[in-house]
Amino acid sequence: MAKLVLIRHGQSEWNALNLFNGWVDTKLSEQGIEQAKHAGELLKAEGIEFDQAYTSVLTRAITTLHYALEEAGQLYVPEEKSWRLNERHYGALQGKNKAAAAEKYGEDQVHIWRRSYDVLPPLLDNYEETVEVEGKTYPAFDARYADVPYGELPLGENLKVTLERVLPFWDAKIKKDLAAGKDVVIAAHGNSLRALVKHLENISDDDILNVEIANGQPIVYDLAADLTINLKKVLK
Ligand SMILES: O=C(O)[C@@H](CO)OP(=O)(O)O
Repeated sequence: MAKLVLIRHGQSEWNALNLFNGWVDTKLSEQGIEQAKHAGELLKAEGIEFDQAYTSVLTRAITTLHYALEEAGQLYVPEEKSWRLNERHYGALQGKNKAAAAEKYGEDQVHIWRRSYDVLPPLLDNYEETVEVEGKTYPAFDARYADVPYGELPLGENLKVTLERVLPFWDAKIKKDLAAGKDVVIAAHGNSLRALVKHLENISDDDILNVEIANGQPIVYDLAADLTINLKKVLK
């Protein structure tokens, strides 16, 4: 029986400011660092010893993984990063304030953009667009995406498109590890993890609207040999 642990990164600086993050490479806030360390303490208390770790290519998920593994005494665990585990790309909403967007477009519209399965956010016009926040410029795409075939990079994603780009990595890597009995941790993002949870738990397109994943609270699945879920618990 393999264990799969999903950890959403700790609070980011832009989560604290209530800004859409998406693929913008924001850092953990002080609170986010504490949440990541606490996640590691919880995993240590749970006694899980990981064989493999996966994370995205975004700093807030990578640092969450490292703080958590260090706290759990398992910083040695092999890790692999993939853009396929990135947060969903929030298109032209990236860097915008969520409350200001709700005032401008209406609460309902913003909720649909944030939580619906198949409604796309407003898209970026091109791959060169940058995001400006408080005098700082964030590139939309940089060298870390150099190996991704040009057409595969998104200009904005809904949860459906996010799931479609997570699944090839899940099938090729993570699922194989689990099937071989390895215990796996994935440190990723609110929406890339919602996509994965939808797939794993077979949640309907409508019901996924109400699924929220908290910062830094590990979700632990005990999986059967056929990867069906025997037990799920959220550590707090
Ligand atoms: O800003 C984001 O990228 C995500 C997660 O932090 O926001 P939301 O919860 O609105 O999907």
